[in-house]
Amino acid sequence: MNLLDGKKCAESLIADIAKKVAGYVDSGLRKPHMTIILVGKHAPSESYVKSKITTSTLAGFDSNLIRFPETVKEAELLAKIQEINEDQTTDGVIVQLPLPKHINQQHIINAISPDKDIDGFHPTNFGRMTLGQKAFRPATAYGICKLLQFYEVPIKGKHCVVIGRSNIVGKPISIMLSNDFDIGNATVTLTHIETPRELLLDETRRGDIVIVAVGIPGFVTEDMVKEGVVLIDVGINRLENGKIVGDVAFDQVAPKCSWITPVPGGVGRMTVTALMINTLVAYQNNFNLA
Ligand SMILES: Nc1nc(=O)c2c([nH]1)NC[C@@H]1CN(c3ccc(C(=O)N[C@@H](CCC(=O)O)C(=O)O)cc3)C=[N+]21
Repeated sequence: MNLLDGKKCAESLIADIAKKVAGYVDSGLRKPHMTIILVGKHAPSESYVKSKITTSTLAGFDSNLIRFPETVKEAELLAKIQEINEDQTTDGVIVQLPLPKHINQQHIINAISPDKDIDGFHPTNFGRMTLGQKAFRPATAYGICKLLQFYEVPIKGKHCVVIGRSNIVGKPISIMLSNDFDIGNATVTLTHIETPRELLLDETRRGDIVIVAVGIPGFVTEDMVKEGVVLIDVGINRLENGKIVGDVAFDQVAPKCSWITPVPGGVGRMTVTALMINTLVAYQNNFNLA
């Protein structure tokens, strides 16, 4: 069993970014700048945002955090996004999800300029990603690809089984791995909540690579995967005792895996890293730097 160490990979990729940024700053340019919008007080979001800000500093970026109360009106958020879209001193914007129920998430995402959409959630970027055009790719899916690449895990020709069809993870990673460019060329099965249990098991038991993003602790058990599987655990579940676990029963499943991601220290770290890669690209686009 080998660990797909998201912390180690992240540190290496962030160091590469920091080196490039230092070069740009030496040549007289301003630093890349990331803006985060956070609505309300949601404990996990506070922790994710902290992680993004800390990492952006390590990458050599400037950042600012804009907070709104839980009761903010959709129109106020839209106005702020418009202002950021037009602000030449910021390269990328993240509206931390989830948003309160009274706000239409899609309205907010659609309002972000595709050029500043470092989350890769805007329909323009999602469409471009799907079609194989230049695009900001959804950060978690992109981070998983970067992690597999870093450890030189073969993807081409493999059977990949994705569990969960969310717009932010399951759907984009399925598309990216099945595409005929980048890291793709896998054969992908996308399973979800309506997949009958027997069919799910048939698929996961023969999958070379299994990616799980369902948000249920212990969802993937030892009997569900084959010997030598590559297992990517996207889950982040907070137990009552405060411990963070993924969607995989790690202790029983890990011995069967050729590669497995830990939680924490796996995909979560790579999500943040992918956001930094996207921010750097947004900045390079702004200044016409190759
Ligand atoms: N607009 C938007 N963009 C996002 O990228 C976004 C979002 N909304 N909403 C929630 C998810 C989740 N997410 C994570 C960020 C950091 C860690 C992370 O740093 N995890 C560490 C530590 C986890 C901890 O200790 O809390 C780890 O897994 O090792 C994980 C997950 C970004 N998301």
